[in-house]
Amino acid sequence: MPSLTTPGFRIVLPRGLSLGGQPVLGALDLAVPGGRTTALLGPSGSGKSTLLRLVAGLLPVPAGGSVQAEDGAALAGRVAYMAQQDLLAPWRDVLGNITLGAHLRGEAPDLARARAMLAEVGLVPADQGKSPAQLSGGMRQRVALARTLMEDRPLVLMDEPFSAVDAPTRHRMQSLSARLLAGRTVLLVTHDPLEALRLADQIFVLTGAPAVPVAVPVPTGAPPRPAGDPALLEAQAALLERLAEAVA
Ligand SMILES: Nc1ncnc2c1ncn2[C@@H]1O[C@H](COP(=O)(O)OP(=O)(O)OP(=O)(O)O)[C@@H](O)[C@H]1O
Repeated sequence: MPSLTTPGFRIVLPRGLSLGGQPVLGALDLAVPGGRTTALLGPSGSGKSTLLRLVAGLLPVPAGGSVQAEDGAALAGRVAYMAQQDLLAPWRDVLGNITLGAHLRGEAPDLARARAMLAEVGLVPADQGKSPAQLSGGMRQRVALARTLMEDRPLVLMDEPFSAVDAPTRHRMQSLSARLLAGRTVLLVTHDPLEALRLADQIFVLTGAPAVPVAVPVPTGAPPRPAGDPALLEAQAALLERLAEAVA
């Protein structure tokens, strides 16, 4: 469980958001509840990563808009961001990547915690000295997840975190992250309807052009929901249809 409080946050864009002069997102007001997982789906180019980058502070909030935590405190310093590419530093070994945040801040890394995190994500001590080039895609994503958890932030943004791995590994990674991220405020971007339906407490599909988030029903039961649950498979079919309709 996170050691910090886990507020929700709200993204308000009264006039939408344009990039390079092109409207990407329409006027929206999206509430992401604290301590829960919200999944964001939508066609390629609909603005999912743009929304995450906005929350991560990597994009300026357009005039008149806001991205605010519900407790009123600044988001800066409370957000961990697991980007679409795992972005491991190729010149640092596995342990060096897990402790990259401390290194960049000029702090002494907590190596004992980093080793514990390595084990949490299912890597073995022999992996800690390997370079990213020696790892499979699944191992790289485990390292990226360990690095995200190492930061121990209450708000976690994940952009297609498990897209590079095979289906069984993805399933294991989903269960693992649901366990390790329980209680945090998670905004998860995914192209995989089943992933959203397994992991999320609420789901939005970015729909239209410029896109706006439209809520879709979520099956009952606490995440991670079993992938073979008939209700989940039925919801998956409905969500696939919604996604097809969402293409502008
Ligand atoms: N810096 C930028 N300047 C101009 N246009 C941009 C910039 N970044 C993204 N875009 C455009 O904004 C739109 C939304 O991009 P974004 O990456 O948010 O989509 P996405 O839904 O995450 O797509 P995907 O599922 O393919 O990752 C795209 O049309 C993209 O080309």
